[in-house]
Formats: sequence, structure tokens, C-alpha cells
Amino acid sequence: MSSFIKTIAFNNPRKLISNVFIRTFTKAELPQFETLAVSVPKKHVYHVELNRPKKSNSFTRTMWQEINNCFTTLSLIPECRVIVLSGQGKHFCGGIELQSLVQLAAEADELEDVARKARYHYNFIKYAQETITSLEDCVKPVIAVTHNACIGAGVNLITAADMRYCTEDCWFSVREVDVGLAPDVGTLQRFPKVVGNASVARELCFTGRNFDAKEAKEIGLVSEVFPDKDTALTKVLEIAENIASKSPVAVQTTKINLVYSQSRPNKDGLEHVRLLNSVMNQGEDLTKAAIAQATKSPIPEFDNV
Ligand SMILES: CCC/C=C/C=C/C(=O)SCCNC(=O)CCNC(=O)[C@H](O)C(C)(C)COP(=O)(O)OP(=O)(O)OC[C@H]1O[C@@H](n2cnc3c(N)ncnc32)[C@H](O)[C@@H]1OP(=O)(O)O
Repeated sequence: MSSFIKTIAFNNPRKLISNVFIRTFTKAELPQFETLAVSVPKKHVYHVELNRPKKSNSFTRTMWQEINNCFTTLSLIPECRVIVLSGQGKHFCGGIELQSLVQLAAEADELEDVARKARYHYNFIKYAQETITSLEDCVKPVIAVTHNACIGAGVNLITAADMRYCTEDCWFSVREVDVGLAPDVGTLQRFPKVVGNASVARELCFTGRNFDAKEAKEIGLVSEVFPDKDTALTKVLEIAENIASKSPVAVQTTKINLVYSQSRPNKDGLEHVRLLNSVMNQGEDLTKAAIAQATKSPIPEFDNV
């Protein structure tokens, strides 16, 4: 791949014409990041690991930027069909890097005028929001696997994922109130919808109290709790591999419509999927998959999309 295309793909993927990605990426060409590790443990399954283990995978400015870059890029790589997200080291995520939060406030404070200070904060919040939303905007299903601490920004991140699993030792905290701010990058919007219980969601957001894996399962934050991280990753990679074996057109259209429908009336969601499928049902996947079902044949191979 030419260095020009690589530069566009990994530094500014939104500008990429997706035709460029018809070819397969070799291992050496996988996106490289300072704060993330990307690998391909199974066919079509990409594994993204938060990779600041010595600092509990706390979010630095670089990490905000790289997560956005990574998910936007993986969304464009046809070879990638499912993404598993986990964290290296002792904890899944210790939240935002506290020094960077203090630094942000200090930088805004250097500006004299209140409107300029406000704009400074606004711009950073928007930037951070876009990072979390990049998981939702990614058309490939994202499956989060959390272990030990999952705090603040970590909760924002996983609630933008499509599915969540955790280990028995995992605990969670919507910690923002304890650092003096309202959660502003997605938890207030997504967490109550994920858990489906406004009273519980509000209590956890107002108090910031820690809750464990058992409670996370009870309230519906995670689908399943596994004894340890190795088991969790093994099982989740199997789930990911199963999803990756299915029609990528069907799976990705399903995600696109689920995301679209989550904050809209049924009527709008139905119209959206009607329009999507009136195009996508003309592709080869429908006939291939339907014939395989009808003849009780194994799942056929599907082309990347
Ligand atoms: C516009 C902004 C939008 C985003 C907002 C987001 C808000 C939030 O995320 S609020 C939550 C902020 N996070 C915290 O309050 C957590 C603070 N950390 C902890 O509670 C503990 O460190 C933790 C439970 C994560 C781990 O505890 P443990 O005893 O296992 O290890 P430690 O020795 O405490 O930590 C290991 C090293 O990690 C560094 N670290 C952990 N979390 C952070 C963090 N949030 N920011 C910066 N550094 C963090 C910790 O300092 C240790 O490093 P070192 O001292 O160099 O050994």
C-alpha cells in the first residue's frame, strides 16, 4: 500500500474513498498506535486492546484521538467484520487521565474571556464525544470485554459498544461526579438505555458508587460474567467468530439500523431499514444464505463488504 494511502487511512480515515480498502491488510499493515494494540486473532475478527497498562489504561489526549482513529479505520476495512475491545494489564480502564483533566481546566482558565473559556471546554468535550461515538459509528459490531476496574471514561466507552461481557473480578463506577463533573461523553445518554431502569441508572450516576460484575449482570450492563480474562476472551472470540461467519451485509446493516433506531420512533426505524434493505437485499448474500438455510447446508462464504 502506498504511504500516501496509509497516511490518509490511518490519520484521516474519514477522507478515505472506501474503494481503496478492497484489498486485504497484511499483519504489517495493521493500524499502529501508541496507546492501542490491534491484532487479528481469528478470521475477520479484530482485537483492539487499550494499551497503557502501567497507567491503568487511563485516557490521555493521544488515546482519545487514537481510539477515534482506530474505530473509524476498522469500519472502513472490509476484511474486519467484528471487533473485540479489551484492556491490557491489571485493569480495563481507570477513566480519564486525571492530570489531563486538570490540565484542560488550567488551559481554559488561561483564556481571559468567559466565552473563549467556554469554547475551549466545548471543543474538547465534542472531540471526546466523537471518540466514544466512533464505536457506534463503526459499522462492525464492537464487543467489549472488561476486567477489574472500569471507571468513568471506561463506562462511556463500553456503553457505546454493541455487546458487553466481563470477568468476575470486574467492577464499574460512573465516577464523574467524584471528579466534579457531569458525565459528558455518552454515559448519561447510553447507560440508562442499556440498563433499562432509570432509577438504578440515576442512582449509579449520582453516587458514582462501585458496582460489581454480579450487579452489572443483574442490571443488564453485561450479557455474561466469566471467571477470568482468559476465559472471557476465549468465549467472546468464539462469539465474534460466529458473527463474523455470517453475511457481513446482513450483520452490518443490522447494526446500522439498530443504532439508527435506538433514539427514534419505530416508524422512522422501520422506514430506515426498509430503504436500507431495498438496496442491500439485491446483493448476493440474501440468495446465498437463504439457499443454505433451505437446504440445511453449512453457512456459505461471503465476500467482504
Ligand atoms: C471532557 C472530559 C470527558 C471525560 C470524562 C471522564 C471522566 C472520568 O473518567 S472520571 C474517573 C477518573 N478516574 C478515577 O477517578 C480513577 C482514579 N484511579 C483509581 O481509582 C485507581 O488508580 C485504580 C482503581 C484505577 C487502580 O487502582 P490500583 O490500586 O490497582 O492501582 P494504582 O496504583 O492506583 O494505579 C496504577 C497506576 O495507574 C495510574 N492511574 C490509574 N488511574 C488513573 C487516572 N484516572 N489518571 C491517571 N493515572 C491513573 C496510577 O496513578 C498508577 O500510576 P503510578 O502512580 O505511576 O504507578
